[in-house]
Amino acid sequence: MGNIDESFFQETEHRPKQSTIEAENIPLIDLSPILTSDSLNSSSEITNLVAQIGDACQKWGFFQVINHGVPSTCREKIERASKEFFLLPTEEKRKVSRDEDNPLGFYDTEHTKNVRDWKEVFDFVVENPTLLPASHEPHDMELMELKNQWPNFPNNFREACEEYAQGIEKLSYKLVELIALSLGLSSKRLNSYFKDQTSFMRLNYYPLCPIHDLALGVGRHKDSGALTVLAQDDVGGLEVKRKADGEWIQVKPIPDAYIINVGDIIQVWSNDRYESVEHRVIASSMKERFSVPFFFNPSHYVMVEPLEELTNEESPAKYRAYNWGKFLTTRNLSNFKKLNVENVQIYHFRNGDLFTNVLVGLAPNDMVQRTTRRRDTLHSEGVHRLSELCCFAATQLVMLGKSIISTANKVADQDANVEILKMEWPEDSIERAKVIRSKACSMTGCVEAVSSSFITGISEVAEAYLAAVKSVAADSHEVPQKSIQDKANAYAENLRAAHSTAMGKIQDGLQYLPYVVISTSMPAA
Ligand SMILES: O=C(O)CCC(=O)C(=O)O
Ligand SMILES: [Fe+2]
Repeated sequence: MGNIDESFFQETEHRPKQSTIEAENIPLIDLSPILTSDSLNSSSEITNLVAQIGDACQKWGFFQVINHGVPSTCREKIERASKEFFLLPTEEKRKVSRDEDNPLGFYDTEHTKNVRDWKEVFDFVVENPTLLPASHEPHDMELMELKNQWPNFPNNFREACEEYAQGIEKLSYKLVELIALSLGLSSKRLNSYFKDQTSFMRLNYYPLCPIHDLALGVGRHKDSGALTVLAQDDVGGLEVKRKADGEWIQVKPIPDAYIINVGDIIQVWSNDRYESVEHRVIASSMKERFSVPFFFNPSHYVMVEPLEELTNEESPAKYRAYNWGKFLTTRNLSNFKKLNVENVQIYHFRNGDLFTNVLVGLAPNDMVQRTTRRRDTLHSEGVHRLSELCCFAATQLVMLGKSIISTANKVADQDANVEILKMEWPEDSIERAKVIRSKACSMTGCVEAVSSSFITGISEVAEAYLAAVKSVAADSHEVPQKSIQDKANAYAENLRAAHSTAMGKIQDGLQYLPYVVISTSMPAA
C-alpha cells in the first residue's frame, strides 16, 4: 500500500470515534414479493413492499434487502475473484492501472474530499464500451468510449465480474421501479434514463491499517449516481450518517444481503423527498475487508432535474437541470488529488428558492439585513476560494516543472511524498506536453466551476430579495432595491475579474513548461 503519508490523515473532526452506535440498524426489507412476478402488479404484498421502501428512503436513504433474486453463487464467485486479484503482487495489479486516458482498472490512490482513502479499487463498466463526454467543457460535444481492461489473473476474473454485473443490474432496475412506485409514479417512469447507462462496478479492498484512528477506508461522501447496490463482506466498517441526529451508525453485515442507498440523482428527481445520505468506511488494523458497490447511473445525455410530476406551484423545482455526463467528467477531473477546493456537488444546481424561503415573513429591514449578509458572505467566500485555487494552480505548475526535471535527471526529489512528483512521465515530449495540457484543463475547469457557482449564487440572492420586497411592500421604494442590486452586480463583476486573473496566472505559468519539456528532452551537450 506504499508509505504512510499525511495524505491519509483526516481532519480531527472526521476521524473515527471509538464508540459508534450499534443499537439501531438501517431497515431490512424482504424483496420476496418481486420474485414471484415479472411485473410489479398491485398486489397487497407489493403495496406493502413499496410503502416500506418509501419509508426507508425517506427516513434513512439506506436499507438492506434479502430474497433479492441475485444467485449467491454469482456473489461468491466475484468475491473470490476479487480477493485473488487484490492479493496479487502490486506490479501485477499495476498492469491494469487506470491512467489519464482510461479511468477504469486498478487504482490505489483514491481520494475522497481530497484526503486519501485507505484502500485499493478495481473499476469496470457494465456497458462495454460506455459513452461519456470527452471533456468537462460545456460546449465540447465530443464523446469518448470507456473500455474495460481485464487482468490475466485470476483467470475467471472477467467472467465472474460480467455474470455478477448482470444479476445486479436486473436487481437495480427492480429497485428503481419500486422507488418510482413509492413516489407515486408509474413503475417504469425512470427506466428510459438508463438506456445507455454509465453504471460501473467497483471492487474495493481495504488492507490492514496501522493508522486506523487517523485514516478512513473511504472518507465521508454521498454517492452521486442514481442508486448504489453494495455487497459487503462479514467484517463490517460501513457507517451511515443518521438523518435524525447526524450520528454515525454502523451497518451490520447480514449474509447475502445487499445494502441499497439513494444517490444524488434520486434526490434531485424526487425534489428532495428522498435524500442522498453521507456514509464512510472505517479502516481496521485487525481485519482486511472487501466490498463490491454497483453504481447505477443514467446515460451521459440525461439532463437531471426534478420530475415534473413531483413539482408544482407549492413545491417548485429545487434544482436547475444539469447534464449527467458533464457532471461526471467534471468530477473525474480531479487528477490533482489534493485539490483545495470542493468538487462539483448537486447543491451547486440548487435554485434560489431556498433563500426566498429565508426571506418569507421578514420585515423589510430584516430582509435587507439578511440579503446583505448572504450576498457579502458569498462574495468573500468566492474571492477566498478563487485565490486559494490560484495559489494551488501556481504550486502545481511549479511541481510539474520540478517533476519533469527530476525525471529527466533521474533523481528523486526531496519532496517525493508530493503525489505529482512521483508521476511517471512519458518518454515522448509531445506526450508530455499533452499531460501538461490535460492538467491545465483540469485547473481551468475548476476555476470556472467555482467562479460561476458563486456568481450565480449572488445573482439568485439579489433576485430572491427583489421578489420578496415586491410581494410585501406596496411602497417598496422605501426599501433599498437599487443599491442591493448594484452591489450584487459589482460583486459578480469582481468575481469575474478574479476568475480572469486566475486563468491568466495559469496561462502565464503554463508558458514556461514547454521550455522545460524541450530543454529536458534535448541530449546533454
Ligand atoms: O465499501 C463500502 O462499504 C462502501 C464504499 C462506498 O461507499 C463507495 O465506494 O462509494
Ligand atoms: Fe459510497
